[in-house]
Amino acid sequence: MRIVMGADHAGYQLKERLKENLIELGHEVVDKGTNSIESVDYPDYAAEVCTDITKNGGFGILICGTGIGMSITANKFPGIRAALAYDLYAAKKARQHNDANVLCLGGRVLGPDLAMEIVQTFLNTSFEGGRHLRRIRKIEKIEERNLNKGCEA
Ligand SMILES: O=C(CO)[C@H](O)[C@H](O)[C@H](O)COP(=O)(O)O
Repeated sequence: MRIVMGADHAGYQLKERLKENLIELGHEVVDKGTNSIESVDYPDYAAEVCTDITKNGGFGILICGTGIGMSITANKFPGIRAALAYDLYAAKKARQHNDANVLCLGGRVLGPDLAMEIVQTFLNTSFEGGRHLRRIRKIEKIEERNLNKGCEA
């Protein structure tokens, strides 16, 4: 799978660890930074990752201290459905019910082993469609409506 990763300073170490594991598993990983623990701003990395997967496809993984800032930012991008997951159940439902294309993680919340299990659950779970697709369509309509409003303003 093509996986685009991004993190701020609080997610950097977890990103490195997950990246190594994902490459070992044979995934194509695109790393949008950051590349150290020097303080940076998470919206810059969320924007890089979301722009890339919107253009080129694949899944995104975004990591900050809690994952909250990353998820708030990622969900501003049309077509992005970003899910914050701290456990396997949320990771599974994010794919089955929400067809999430970005997973947000908290580098200050999760240990690396649980984080990797969450990532694998997310990547290995398919969207169920059916009633869930109807709800995704409604999200898309809301997005469209808000984009059009933005143009009029
Ligand atoms: O956005 C966040 C909280 O929702 C992230 O956890 C950031 O990583 C965090 O705010 C960074 O905090 P710091 O005090 O600047 O290291």
